[in-house]
Amino acid sequence: MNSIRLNHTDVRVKGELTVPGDKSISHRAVMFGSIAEGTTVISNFLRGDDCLATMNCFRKMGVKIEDSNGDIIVHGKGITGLKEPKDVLYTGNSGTTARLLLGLLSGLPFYSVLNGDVSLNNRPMSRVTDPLKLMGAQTWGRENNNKLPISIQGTQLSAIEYELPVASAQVKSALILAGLLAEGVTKITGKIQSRDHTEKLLQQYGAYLSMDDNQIIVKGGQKLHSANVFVPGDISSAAFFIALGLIVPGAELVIKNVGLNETRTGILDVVRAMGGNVEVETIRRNGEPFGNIYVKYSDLTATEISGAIIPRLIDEIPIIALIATQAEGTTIIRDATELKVKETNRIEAVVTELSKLGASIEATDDGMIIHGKQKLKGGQVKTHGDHRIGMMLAIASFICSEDLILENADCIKISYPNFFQDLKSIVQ
Ligand SMILES: O=C(O)C1=C[C@@H](OP(=O)(O)O)[C@@H](O)[C@H](O)C1
Ligand SMILES: C=C(OP(=O)(O)O)C(=O)O
Repeated sequence: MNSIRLNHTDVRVKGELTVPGDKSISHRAVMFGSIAEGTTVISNFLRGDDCLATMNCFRKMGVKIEDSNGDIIVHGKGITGLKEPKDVLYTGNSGTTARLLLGLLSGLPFYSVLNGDVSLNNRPMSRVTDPLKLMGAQTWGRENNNKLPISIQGTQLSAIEYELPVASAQVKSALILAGLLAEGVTKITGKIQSRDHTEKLLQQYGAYLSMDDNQIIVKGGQKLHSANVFVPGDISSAAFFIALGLIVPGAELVIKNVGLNETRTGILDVVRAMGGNVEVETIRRNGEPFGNIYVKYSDLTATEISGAIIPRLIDEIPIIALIATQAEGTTIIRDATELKVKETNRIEAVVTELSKLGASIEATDDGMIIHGKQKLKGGQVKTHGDHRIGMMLAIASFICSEDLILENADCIKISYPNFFQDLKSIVQ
């Protein structure tokens, strides 16, 4: 798919859809299943490029993983049963794969090399390699251990107490995995308030973690047992349809079986604060909760987004920016410098591409300022190879007065392979 022409003027948006499985949970279900003892069955696994990269890395370390009748079956090797890979482990575009693997591989007794695509090889890794070094890890990477490719000589790690300087679930998870393999008790404090899928899922695989609002404690030398994991729909994918429902006049949508983990639902709080008509019906409350989301077209007003809510909606900021173009008043997003180190610099990409469509939007050092309500006109825009920028722009086409031409839309399959089919299913 090179470039696609989208025109959705005068269409009706109505219906029901189910978004694919959560990306963060899918990665972790395969990783933890691989290092557990016994057979793990994962249903509703996301077959996006990022999670397929994780699956391939574990296959290269000797784990048998089958795709059977819609489920993924992982034949776990036990925590120390992985084998030295004979080839480079290719982590593609996926920060989650690379950073969590750094934590795990540092503590396993073999040599491995991680490499990614052009985007991932530009993203910072020292946020993980620095604390791992304090645990005794041996890693060698470009730019002083900060960039892939990174090679790892696994070794016996020692537990540390570490204060997280950045609210990153990937760093937190890498240290929890390293902590499971380390000698002693690892204590993680500081900015631990980020998505908690690692903590929740590891417990489902039989690990014991002690946690409260201020710290996570992991005892080394624990074994994991296999689990049956149902992966709820990804709220980060549902976000594009929540936006569509809110901004297209007359729209009405039901998005089914969406993950509602509190550490991920910041977008629901934000759109409600903007006056969005969004209702949630919870189906499961324990473990990883999920439910149905009902959205209707709404008159929206601007809001301010900053502070503790940012990690709860970090991946949704591009689509929230589009929603804000359709809200009366000035929306301000602050404290979001992390956006600069995602698949692309998302502050720059959002501002550049939405400006081309006629939005009134400015970049700031740590976020953006969006003036609404603004009509969008259409034009030629780019994904920057970033799946979330691509889907945001595809949704923008519904409120453009002319054609929108989207270049390089192929990257959308990183997190949502059937995005355009699902979109078509609710357009009349
Ligand atoms: O742990 C995870 O699954 C993720 C954590 C977040 O990244 P950071 O840990 O860099 O904040 C998020 O942006 C990414 O899409 C997935
Ligand atoms: C940032 C993302 O993923 P990752 O860090 O795993 O590449 C994302 O999916 O928006």
